[in-house]
Amino acid sequence: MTSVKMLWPVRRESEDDHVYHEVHGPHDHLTASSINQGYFLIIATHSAFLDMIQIVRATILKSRGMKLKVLSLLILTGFCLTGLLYLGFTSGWINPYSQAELTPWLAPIVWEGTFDPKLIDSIYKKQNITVATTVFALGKYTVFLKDFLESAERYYFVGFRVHYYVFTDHPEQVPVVKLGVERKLTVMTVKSSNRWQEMTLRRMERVEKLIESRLVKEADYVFSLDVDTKFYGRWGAETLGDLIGVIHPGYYHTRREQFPYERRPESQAFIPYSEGDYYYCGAVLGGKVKDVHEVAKTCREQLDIDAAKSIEAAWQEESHLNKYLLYNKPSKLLSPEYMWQDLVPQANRVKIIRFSQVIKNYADVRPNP
Ligand SMILES: CC(=O)N[C@H]1[C@@H](OP(=O)(O)OP(=O)(O)OC[C@H]2O[C@@H](n3ccc(=O)[nH]c3=O)[C@H](O)[C@@H]2O)O[C@H](CO)[C@H](O)[C@@H]1O
Ligand SMILES: [Mn+2]
Repeated sequence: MTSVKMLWPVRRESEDDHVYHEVHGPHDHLTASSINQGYFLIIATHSAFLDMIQIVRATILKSRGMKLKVLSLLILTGFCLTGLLYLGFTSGWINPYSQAELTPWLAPIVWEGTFDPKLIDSIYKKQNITVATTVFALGKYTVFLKDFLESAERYYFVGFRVHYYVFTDHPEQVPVVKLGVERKLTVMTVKSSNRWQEMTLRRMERVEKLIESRLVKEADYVFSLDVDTKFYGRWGAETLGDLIGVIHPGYYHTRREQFPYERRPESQAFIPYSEGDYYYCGAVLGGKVKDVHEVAKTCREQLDIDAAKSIEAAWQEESHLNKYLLYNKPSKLLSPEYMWQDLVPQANRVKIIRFSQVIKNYADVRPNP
């Protein structure tokens, strides 16, 4: 199925939007800041509208010709439409989306300013944890490894015990990167595939098996991350929790009906238009080893059922992950600060970009369209 993810308009948001600590979801409730903004805009538009009517009435009364009346009406319609468009883009009341720092099931959504980095690191340091990190670089994707690893050494769980597991079909192409103390890297040689879709969705199965064979003994938390990425800012212990979901940067202010979920009931990843909390990105899968195992195993099983029916969900394992997280709510969400896209300008709400998808030429790096 060909499905196109949209690029999103960069919204202007008032600074006041950030001071509210809200307990609302993006769909079921109005938020305090958006209601204020909505009232203000309605009053402003209403008075501008009344003024316009007066001006146009005066013009119509003065003019004798039919043409001028039509022209005046057209101008009036134009103003109204522009006003509505403006409202649509700026008002959270008409275009509701979440600025929330809590989900409707009271899981925190991590944004800059919601945590104390030193304090949160010190709490987890005491627990002497190991963070396993899987990353897949098959085919030509090995080109992304150097930047990924070097930037991770600079920003990712600095001061913690991190064990990278690099899955690749080209072990000789894994770059030598100087790792910090207590950090190590294991290369896992795997067979390639001739379809990129297969490479991305097979990650679920490989993570499932790695957890069973090693991580249950070797780690406390695990993150599986896309390799065509780079860290630009801190990613630390604030991201730890039982089950983590990252809000996709393209859909954090989108209505659920517009999420690119799998919509065909034949697929195990099917989600009806009336359901959905957030659109989570497939580039990050994380949490406690046991919880991530459950996600990976379930998604692998669902992917297998689909494959037996020759159906592939719109966004492969990302669609299955979204289905899983809808019915097994994550205990913590990471804001789009934790998964941005270099291609897209920084939005006002996003104070810091910590991790981002680099720009790639799909035709150059993927084995098939
Ligand atoms: C930001 C984000 O949420 N990205 C997701 C999105 O598109 P993306 O465009 O980010 O997908 P992608 O091409 O980066 O593929 C996902 C990952 O699979 C691996 N890979 C892929 C192809 C290949 O030839 N070799 C290889 O190693 C690699 O680790 C890569 O990072 O949708 C994909 C599924 O359709 C995945 O869910 C991605 O995580
Ligand atoms: Mn990617």
